[in-house]
Amino acid sequence: MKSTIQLKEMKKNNEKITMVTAYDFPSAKIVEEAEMDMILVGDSLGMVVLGYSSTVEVTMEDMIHHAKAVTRGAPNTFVVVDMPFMSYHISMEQAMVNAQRLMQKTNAQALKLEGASPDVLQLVKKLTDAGVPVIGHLGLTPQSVHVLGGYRVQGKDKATALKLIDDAKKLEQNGAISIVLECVPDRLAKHITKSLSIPTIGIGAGKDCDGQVLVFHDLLQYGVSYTPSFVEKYAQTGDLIKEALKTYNNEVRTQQFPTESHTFLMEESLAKELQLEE
Ligand SMILES: Nc1nc(=O)c2c([nH]1)NC[C@@H]1CN(c3ccc(C(=O)N[C@@H](CCC(=O)O)C(=O)O)cc3)CN21
Ligand SMILES: CC(C)C(=O)C(=O)O
Ligand SMILES: [Mg+2]
Repeated sequence: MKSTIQLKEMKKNNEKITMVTAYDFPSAKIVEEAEMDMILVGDSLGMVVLGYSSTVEVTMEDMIHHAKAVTRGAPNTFVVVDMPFMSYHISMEQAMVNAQRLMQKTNAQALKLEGASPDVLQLVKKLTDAGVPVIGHLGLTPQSVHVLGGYRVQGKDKATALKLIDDAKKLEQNGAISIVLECVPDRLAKHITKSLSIPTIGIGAGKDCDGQVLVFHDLLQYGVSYTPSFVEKYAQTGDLIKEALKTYNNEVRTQQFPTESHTFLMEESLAKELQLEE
């Protein structure tokens, strides 16, 4: 399993860090077998596997339930769990208790928080002091969708670009081990990446971030209805699954399935004794 120190080493050595989301046991198992560096149990699970309309609906219970399955499926991969909407904003005490619950119940290696408000920065420091590795998340922060007014590229004007640069520095200063940069122009992401000693992980943030993250179901085209433009579609698994299900459906209806190889037989003598039909 990668360690926090190794991730920083990878940045120094110009080795790209690979990350993908996973939300359950089988996907985590496959991600580990594919030798990805990190897994994110993203709160995107609310939209991707629970059918919520945004990540605002995701609860602590949702995150714990799914993260537990993921760490069981990928016991040797660095797993990061998103703290869900408002679970770290009501009070410092509640934020710490929620972080404790996520770490102790899920066996994850790190937590990810959106934004860099004074409260979040203070929390990053407190968690770091408590031994919890924290990953920041800047740019498009989906938990603030109702403030941002939609899922849009961030840092496109002078003021917001400068704020992003400053927020990234502050997260590093408060102990963040890495920062996810979501939907920011590539030159801004490159500048931030060069100005930090901790690795940046980009999603829609260009090629110059220290690593890349994508949503599992997006890159595999598995049950998603809309795909952001920054996604590369590496496979059409939804189509593959649908074809297989259609074949199964048809074979049951036409009595081609099950065959003898899918069937358990009884001793002929016992069948006769019980007078069972052929
Ligand atoms: N399936 C999935 N993939 C994700 O990456 C993802 C989620 N769900 N849910 C939570 C957030 C929401 N995300 C999103 C959603 C939409 C866009 C999007 O439509 N982006 C436009 C850019 C629009 C602009 O020009 O400002 C695009 O064209 O990609 C981006 C990120 C990222 N996260
Ligand atoms: C898109 C990534 C960075 C995320 O936060 C999530 O999947 O929830
Ligand atoms: Mg998230």
